Parts: sequence; C-alpha cells; structure tokens
Amino acid sequence: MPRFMQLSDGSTTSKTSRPPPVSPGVSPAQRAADRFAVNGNAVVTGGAGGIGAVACRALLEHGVQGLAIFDMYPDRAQPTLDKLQSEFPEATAVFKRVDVTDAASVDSAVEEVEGVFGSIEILLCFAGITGSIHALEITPENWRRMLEINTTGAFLCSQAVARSMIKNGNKGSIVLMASISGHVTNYPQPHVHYNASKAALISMKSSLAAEWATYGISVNSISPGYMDTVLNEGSHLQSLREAWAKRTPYGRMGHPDELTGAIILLVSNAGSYITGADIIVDGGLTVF
Ligand SMILES: NC(=O)c1ccc[n+]([C@@H]2O[C@H](COP(=O)([O-])OP(=O)(O)OC[C@H]3O[C@@H](n4cnc5c(N)ncnc54)[C@H](O)[C@@H]3O)[C@@H](O)[C@H]2O)c1
Ligand SMILES: OC[C@@H](O)C(O)[C@H](O)CO
Repeated sequence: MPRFMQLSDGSTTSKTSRPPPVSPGVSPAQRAADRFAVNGNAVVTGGAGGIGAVACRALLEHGVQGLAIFDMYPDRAQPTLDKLQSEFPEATAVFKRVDVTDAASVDSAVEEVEGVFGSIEILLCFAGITGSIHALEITPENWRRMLEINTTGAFLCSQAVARSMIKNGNKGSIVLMASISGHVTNYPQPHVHYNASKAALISMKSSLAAEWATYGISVNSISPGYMDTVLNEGSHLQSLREAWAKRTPYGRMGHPDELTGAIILLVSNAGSYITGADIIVDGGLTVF
C-alpha cells in the first residue's frame, strides 16, 4: 500500500511534506485534483450511518482504496457498506463490530484491518452519542457513558491507529469529531456532559498533534454546528430544530455533506501543513 501520495506527474509526496512543485506537464485541472486526492486506507468510527457514512463516501470519491467502518451496529452498517461497495467497486470496504470504549476490541480490529489492507493512513473518530439531561439530574452513569464513548473512545482509537502508523513507518492523518458544543454552551437543550466530552476532544487534538508531529501524523478536529442527521431527528425535537435554525445566521441546519470539504482538506495533500487545528463548520452559529 502506498506510503506516499502518487501524483499525476509521477512524483510522490507525503501528507506532511511540502506541496508538490508546479509541474509544466500537468494540467491545472489535474493539479487541482492531485491537491485533494486522498491515498491509502482509512478507518472511520461511527461510519455505519449519519455523518460517518457521508464521510466514508467522500473518502472513496477522493481515492481511498481500503475503508474500514468501526461501529456497534451491523444492521445499520450493512446497507451503507453495500451502497459504498456498489458505487466504488474498485475499493474494498469492510465492517468491524467495535465498541470504541473497549481497548481490546479496538486493538484487535486495528490489527485485523492492518492485516487486510497492509497499512492505515487515515482515521476519522466520528463515533459519538448525545443526550439532553439537566445537570442536577445527570447520574454518574450518564456522565461516564458520555465521556467514555465520545472522548475515551476517540483516544483509544487514535492511540491504536497511531501505534500502527508509527510501527509501519507511515505518515497519516487523524480527525476527531468535536462540535460547537466544545466551544459554546448549547441552547436551549441542557447537556453539560456532551459539551464537556467535546471540549475535551478539542484539547486532546492539540496534545496529540504536538506529540505525534514528529512521526508525520497530523491530528485535527472538526466542530460542526447543528446538522440534519438522525441524532437530531424525531418529532420530539421539532421545536429544538426550529430554535437551532433560528439561532444560526444561515437560518437552517447543515447537511452532513457540508462537512466533507473540511474533512477532505484535513486528510489530503491540500492540508499538508495543518495540524492541531479545529475547523468550525456551523453556518455562523458561533460568531455571536
Ligand atoms: N448531528 C449533529 O448535529 C452533530 C453536530 C456536531 C457533532 N456531531 C458529532 O458527529 C458524530 C456523528 O454524529 P451523527 O449525527 O452522524 O450521529 P449518528 O448517531 O448518526 O452516528 C453516530 C454513530 O456512532 C456509533 N457509535 C455510538 N457509540 C459507539 C460505540 N461505543 N462504539 C462504536 N460506535 C459507536 C453509532 O452506532 C452511530 O452509527 C458524533 O460524534 C456527534 O457528536 C454531530
Ligand atoms: O452542537 C450541536 C451538536 O453537537 C449536537 O447535534 C447537539 O448538541 C445535539 O443536541
């Protein structure tokens, strides 16, 4: 599996090396495509549906060859996998039933994926849960579960994949799914545990970026605003959805596909000098 990006002019570059020199033999359109090409193999946690599944399609569109979805629910993952495999027959997409909070399950899935694909260059840590409970009513179990899945899970997956990248001498890119909830307090729904779990991810991204830069591994995060996914669906959420749209300068919730530009930037050669960054994609919600 390629350790370096193969460019259309025959040269190679790595995610963290300088951008390729402008080559006279290559058309501007091809250079533009090269800039956002994503080579290698990827693991996407929480990729069975929602934002994760949309991100999987974007990775394959941009050239990822091997894709592994780590998620809890095979019934949700199977239709996603079938669709991706039929749209991208030249790629290999696999599902691993992984609970991201279980270090042993994460380690063995990473080892298996390494065995199938040979290497892992990209990790998207998108598995997560939400939940609205007033702070006075949150139980220790509510608190621990939120932090375990959203924060500890992302750490365990990042650690396992970074160990694999370093062992194989691979450079790579890790993207953590944070949220505007890590920057500002959500309103009107109360969820201090969710907000804390996402704020911790934004901090974790900076620490990991600092520690792993030496190995050529970039670590960044994305902070979406309110996106139209099942996480935010249901008639009981209708009034909240309206309130969120109203608070957003763009006047609407975001579509998951509107996150893919930021994701591809962070894992392609276009992002070769970006590490430790958080990209807010929120229709302007956090400008106030
Ligand atoms: N939808 C939004 O508005 C929004 C905004 C900001 C951030 N986010 C974040 O984006 C991510 C994806 O959100 P989504 O809207 O697509 O939600 P989603 O519920 O559709 O997807 C989350 C996925 O994570 C998986 N998952 C949950 N616990 C897991 C575990 N222990 N192990 C493995 N997989 C597990 C679920 O099975 C699910 O497939 C989450 O981290 C969420 O916090 C969402
Ligand atoms: O901040 C927006 C999201 O993180 C999330 O969709 C919301 O907080 C769920 O209630």
